[in-house]
Amino acid sequence: MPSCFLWRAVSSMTPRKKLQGLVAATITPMTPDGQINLSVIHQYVDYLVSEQNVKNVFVNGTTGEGLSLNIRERKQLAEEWVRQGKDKLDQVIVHVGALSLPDSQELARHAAAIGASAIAVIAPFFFKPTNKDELIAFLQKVASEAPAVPFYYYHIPPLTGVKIRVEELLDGIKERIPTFQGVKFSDTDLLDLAQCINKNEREQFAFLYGVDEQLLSALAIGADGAVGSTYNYLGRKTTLMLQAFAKPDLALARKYQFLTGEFLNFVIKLGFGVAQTKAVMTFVSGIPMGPPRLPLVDASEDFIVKAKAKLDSIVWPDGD
Ligand SMILES: CC(=O)N[C@H](C=O)[C@@H](O)[C@H](O)[C@H](O)CO
Ligand SMILES: CC(=O)C(=O)O
Repeated sequence: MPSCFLWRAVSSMTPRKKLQGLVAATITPMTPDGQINLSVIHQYVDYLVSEQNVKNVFVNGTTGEGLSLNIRERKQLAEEWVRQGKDKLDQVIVHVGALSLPDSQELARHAAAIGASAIAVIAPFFFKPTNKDELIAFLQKVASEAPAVPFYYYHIPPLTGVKIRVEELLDGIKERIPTFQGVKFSDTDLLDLAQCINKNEREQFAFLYGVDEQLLSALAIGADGAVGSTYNYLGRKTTLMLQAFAKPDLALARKYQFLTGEFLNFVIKLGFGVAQTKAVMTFVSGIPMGPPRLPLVDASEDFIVKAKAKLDSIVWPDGD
């Protein structure tokens, strides 16, 4: 029916639903022998919703070791998150970036077929795009495989080494990628973020910040929300920070940022990455996240003891 086509065309260019609140960058649970462990995702979804008040997830990203998984594993994880999240989560965003364009396209088609809320793609990071046009060309080839699915660029220069500024990338991007919906911005360059937001006053792009320890600064500059690893276990506290910021009660918002920062500052000094995130989530939630996949190696017992003691020692403003 023509009206149905029209609806599809329009829906491909507008957000299905405005993303609200925090997005947890999901961990990929693994068994002790290093296989992905789909069996705990049901429990993981319930934990995020009921204990952390987090209703959006970003699957197979950095925290999910997405680039260390094979295509089959990535599809299985995406399917399980969509299945378990049905009627419980608001949005399941699936990261489909890969070094190989056909792999990335296959994952994009798969994400569309299973009903993911959105897809995201990082810049290829072995052979790298050297300018904005090369990067957009790559992103466009992936996005066009899922023409009805909102698309986010995942900017994470500390890991990809691709430092093309987002502010530049945005120029004309909607013409090239009609599904373009926003950016997951995981960089400390707040001038770049500010320029993006300033440029897009009229447009409906969402800027989701990804450096959890300085989210409050990004909110001040106008970020719409946040995607991060710490919202797995500090989601409730960070939501209280968002509420304080919205009120606005900046003193209270700062207090929350200082305290989450105190924990992160402590663990970063000990050495903090995905392996350590898995360990922290395991002791906080009680859900076994298992070991990371090589080249990452398990967090040490010493790290776990110290991180737990630190987290337990924090006195939160809400008395928890
Ligand atoms: C590099 C990395 O993993 N960044 C995560 C997401 O972008 C963050 O959530 C950090 O884990 C967090 O900000 C702690 O440094
Ligand atoms: C932090 C984040 O968004 C990721 O793990 O991809």
